[in-house]
Amino acid sequence: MCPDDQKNAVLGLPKIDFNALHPDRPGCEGWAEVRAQVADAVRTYGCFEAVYNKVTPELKEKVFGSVVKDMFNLPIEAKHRNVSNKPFHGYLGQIPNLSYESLTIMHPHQPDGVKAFADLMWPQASPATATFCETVCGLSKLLVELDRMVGRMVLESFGVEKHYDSLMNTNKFMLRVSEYPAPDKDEEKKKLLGLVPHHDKNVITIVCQNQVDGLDIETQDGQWIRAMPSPSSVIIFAGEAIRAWTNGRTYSPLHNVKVGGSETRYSTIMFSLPDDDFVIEPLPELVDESHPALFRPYTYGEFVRFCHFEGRDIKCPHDAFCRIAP
Ligand SMILES: O=C(O)CCC(=O)C(=O)O
Ligand SMILES: [Fe+2]
Repeated sequence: MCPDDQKNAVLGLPKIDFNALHPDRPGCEGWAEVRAQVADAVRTYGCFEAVYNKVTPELKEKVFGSVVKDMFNLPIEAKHRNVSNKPFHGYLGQIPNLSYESLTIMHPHQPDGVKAFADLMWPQASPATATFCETVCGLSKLLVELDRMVGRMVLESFGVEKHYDSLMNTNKFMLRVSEYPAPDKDEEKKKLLGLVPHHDKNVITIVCQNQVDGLDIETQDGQWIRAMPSPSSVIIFAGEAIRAWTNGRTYSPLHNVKVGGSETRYSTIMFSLPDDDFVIEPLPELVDESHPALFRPYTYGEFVRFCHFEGRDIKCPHDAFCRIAP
């Protein structure tokens, strides 16, 4: 970190530069230094800002200047075709008191995944849909690169990298594309949230936004930090699955989105997700007499259903669901 970034880290989120690393060469020059920063950030904040210049201003302009606008300009009937039988997948919108809409694309880093979404939204294929697919897939591949580097670094930092293939390489990817319209005067008065406070249930989440801030993150001592990523950086969260695997040694912060000002906020959020029947439990290497297991084993799918139903209004559904030790 340069001195300025260190200063920012005191006032805001840690800022970690991934530019020197090669995603296919774990252990390359610079890796250990970045890993130490990632380890520190996920233990302390549960999230950080990652600088990755491959996410160029041109790519972001294509994504936020045209791709997302094409998605949200679709008629509501088309958006309603983005359905899923799984909670938190598919189209979300028209939620009372939330000025928020979002659509989800499964396997967005694979040409077939993004094409399946595009075919559903725009049944008449056109050159514009080909550009859409290329752009979404291009961004998604970069976010998946970051996801895999961070996942590996977290496991390495706890000396449990032998679990990388079973815990990280088996995950699916889902891209949520969200629109948070600028509030009109009435809404402003009511101080509407764009997205309610929540913890991410999954493994790793990577948020890429247009240059309209609004994501707020709670620190362990109860202060709220506004994420203000630079044009070539993204915000990365460690989710509850990582907190469970590391037996509570990492943090998964509460966060929400508040929109103000006069510009609409757009974000793309890449989630890495275990399969529904995947059993999540503290890794045996991180449980011993002085660190008893904090969480009981659970399947990812049953936890997600709990969050959607019984755990809906609970501040920390993960602990309500599976915590066994104080
Ligand atoms: O849009 C954002 O910045 C974050 C959204 C988020 O936290 C989520 O969808 O889980
Ligand atoms: Fe989130």
